Amino acid sequence: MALLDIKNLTLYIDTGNTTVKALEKVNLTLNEGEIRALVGESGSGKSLMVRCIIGAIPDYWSIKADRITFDGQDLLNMSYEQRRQIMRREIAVVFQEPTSSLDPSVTIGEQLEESIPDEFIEKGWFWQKNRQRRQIAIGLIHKVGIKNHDQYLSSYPHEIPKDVSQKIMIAMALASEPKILIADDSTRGMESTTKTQILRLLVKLNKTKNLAILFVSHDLLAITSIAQSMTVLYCGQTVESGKVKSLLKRPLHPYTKALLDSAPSFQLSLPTKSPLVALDGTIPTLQHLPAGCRLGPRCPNARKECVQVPVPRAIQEHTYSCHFPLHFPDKLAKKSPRHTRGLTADENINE
Ligand SMILES: Nc1ncnc2c1ncn2[C@@H]1O[C@H](COP(=O)(O)OP(=O)(O)OP(=O)(O)O)[C@@H](O)[C@H]1O
Repeated sequence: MALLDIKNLTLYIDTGNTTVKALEKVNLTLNEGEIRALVGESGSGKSLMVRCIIGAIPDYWSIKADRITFDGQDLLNMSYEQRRQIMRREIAVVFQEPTSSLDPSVTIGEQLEESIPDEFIEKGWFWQKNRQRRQIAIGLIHKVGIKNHDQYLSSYPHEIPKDVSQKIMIAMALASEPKILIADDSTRGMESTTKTQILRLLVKLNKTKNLAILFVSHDLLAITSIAQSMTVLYCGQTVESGKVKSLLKRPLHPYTKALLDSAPSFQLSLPTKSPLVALDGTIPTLQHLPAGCRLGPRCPNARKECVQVPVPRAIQEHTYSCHFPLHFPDKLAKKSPRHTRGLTADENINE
């Protein structure tokens, strides 16, 4: 059973004049101990997905889904208090901008100690409890690779470098010993040495703590260096999902192919100075969403059938949503070839 299982999630947002489907029938699974990347260009809906998972959406937005479960528990229909408990203990998030997530008026040590759940502190006098909190905080800070804890625990957020802030955010996220860590574009804008350190830390936590990680990013190089599987989003729709190796070797959706083709690191055979391939146009805004497959207006393979939303199909562990997938002769693609299968309404798209 998947630790996090999202099936056909649709998010409705009121844009003033009308209500739009900002996410449409999105599927995502995250298994225990897995690192899965959620990838897509800016505006594809990655952060909205994170907000739906953690329940941070305003009352005037609405969600419909066949299921959203964490460890078998139905996140959609549980009480506010139960959901809060899960968010407090089981699912932790590290956001993109560490400095804006930390309180500028409180020292790092105090903030770190505050993030340790009361249940982890043994009964005793208040000074004993304070000492325990400090010891746990020091342990956490060592766990994320910061050795000189004295220097940082007494500092304020503006006094420490950005990479250390990001590690502190990860330490705070680990304080409750969660089962899932969501890293929402947490390496964006970092220079490469710092980025490598954070990526190494995530892999280490995944290996040593069996921590499942949802790595949200559009940095394909970072994704391929740490994730085992990936889900590709375009404009609020899941276009393809599967093992990273399989998607890199044989992308079936034209968007995934375009995404890979646009990254220089994956174009080693390209002669020097030749232009990189990119799709024409830009991702549409929520007010101008095309009908059917939302890649339609930009897709080199689009035909009239693409005004209908494609049904997700699977070849072994690789799923895709496209009427005319790559590597399939046209006739076969249209007729749902024998070696692919449509996914039934209840079926888990498990990689
Ligand atoms: N609070 C909001 N109100 C209305 N529309 C929103 C809101 N937040 C995001 N959107 C819209 O939803 C779409 C998806 O946005 P989202 O931030 O999830 O993209 P993203 O993939 O995370 O992009 P980035 O990589 O730049 O963070 C965009 O068209 C965006 O304009």
